[in-house]
Amino acid sequence: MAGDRTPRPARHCDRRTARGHLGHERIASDAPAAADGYINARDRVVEPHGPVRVRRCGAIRGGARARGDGARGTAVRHPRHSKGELVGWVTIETLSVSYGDTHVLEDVSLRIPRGSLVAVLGPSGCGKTTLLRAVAGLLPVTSGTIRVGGRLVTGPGVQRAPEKRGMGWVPQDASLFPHLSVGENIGFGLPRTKQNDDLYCEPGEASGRVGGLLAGLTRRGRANRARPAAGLAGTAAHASPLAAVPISPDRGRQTSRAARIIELATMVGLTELVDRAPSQLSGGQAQRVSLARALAPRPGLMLLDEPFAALDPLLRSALRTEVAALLRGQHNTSLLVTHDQEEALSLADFVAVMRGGKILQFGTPADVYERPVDPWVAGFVGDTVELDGIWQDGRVDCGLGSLPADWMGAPDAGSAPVDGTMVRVLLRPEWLTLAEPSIELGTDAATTAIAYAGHDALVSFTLDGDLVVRARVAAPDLPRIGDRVKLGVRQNALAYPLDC
Ligand SMILES: Nc1ncnc2c1ncn2[C@@H]1O[C@H](COP(=O)(O)OP(=O)(O)OP(=O)(O)O)[C@@H](O)[C@H]1O
Repeated sequence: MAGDRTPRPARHCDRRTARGHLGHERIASDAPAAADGYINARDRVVEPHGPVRVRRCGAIRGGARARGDGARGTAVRHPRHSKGELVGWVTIETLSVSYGDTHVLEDVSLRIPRGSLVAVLGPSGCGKTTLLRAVAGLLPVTSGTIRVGGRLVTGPGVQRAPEKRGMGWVPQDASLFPHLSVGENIGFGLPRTKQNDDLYCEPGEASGRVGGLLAGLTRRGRANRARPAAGLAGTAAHASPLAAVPISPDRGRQTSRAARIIELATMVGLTELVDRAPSQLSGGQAQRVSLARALAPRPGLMLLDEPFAALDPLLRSALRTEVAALLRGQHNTSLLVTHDQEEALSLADFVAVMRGGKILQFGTPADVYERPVDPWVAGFVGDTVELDGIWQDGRVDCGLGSLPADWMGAPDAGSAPVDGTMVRVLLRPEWLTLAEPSIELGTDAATTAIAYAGHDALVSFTLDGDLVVRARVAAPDLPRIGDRVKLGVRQNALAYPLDC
């Protein structure tokens, strides 16, 4: 009999920060047109968004849709084709990417509905960043297509330049221009007019005047500040080129460039810091600037490459919630890469679980957590209790008794197995319940270990035959070591083929 398994995704390592910089240098040479951030207006993608309300506050401001609406599917309904497939604003079809002889992505297909946040979740080295870079147009692909808003940006004979894809990029390490102020970093991707570089205008829009709060961002205001050493200019190569891609603002809006910078700074809670140098920011503040810089040109797709991974756990948790709310409030379509299952499950509308260059499962957070396609996905997205069992007429006989079960074999492999077939039984630790030992129903167990986590604990119980299972128990209900209990199961077990 198998015991319980609680595999954890590999934690992040320092390699990424260093690789991020190398990546940007490579990106910069791939995308020379993005180096100064300005391209022709005709190359811009018009992505209609509603006006952004400016509020003065200390934290990132998001929209009305609170966390959970999207991810739990209660408020946001994404359109589907008649066959039930999601309608993708970004559609990736059978994408393959290789580095020389190394195949990294194999037949990856993904639909990202408009206005949704999709998380790509997978262990280190599975190809998450490669997928993001391919979508951004920073890598040649071996085969497959990528469409954004119905337009082919990658495909046979087509490789639209990164700066013409209308995408914003938020890297893991912020990658701010060290010689530019916070405000100038935010406005880096916003075009300037010839007459007045403080104005962010579409052709035909009238220019305006700026003053007050915005004065520090005017040409004169900047001239009054100390200029950076000339040698630092080259560090522009470290900033994300996509962050510098100017995309069209809403036509008809006469938004000064400086006003847009203040709007973004306010949105990310940094109004007071627009004149600061990046070196004077905390890690969380730098990431907010990076986010604002990527959002400034109103990209049609935001690409976020583990943007919270370098932050401490408390800040990471707070900032990611704020960022997700902000992206939703702006109705951004976003693709977030992460190896952190909690981040993916708590932020995303949809999660794509990736392993070895393939997407194993795509679904809502609840789908991938409660109905994982195989035990590996189950273990990657959360703690599991795994047992051997025997299938018996819609139930499994296992160490926890006879449990009602759902057959999780591949859909094309036919219906449930014949009675008597050996299966792998899978449960989540929080599906187990505890009761007094005198209760008739349930399985006798002895409490043998407690891994305390404050709000709850993973408690190990030994069953007859020395089988050990772990249950998640709320802190007020914790037994003591040695206590005997009756274990029950509150929802259907999942049964997988042995070779799954
Ligand atoms: N430029 C490159 N040349 C050759 N191999 C590469 C290159 N970049 C990445 N790889 C390899 O491709 C595979 C996927 O890398 P990728 O960075 O996409 O993974 P990842 O899932 O983002 O990992 P991590 O979470 O550690 O960043 C890895 O095995 C990596 O070593």
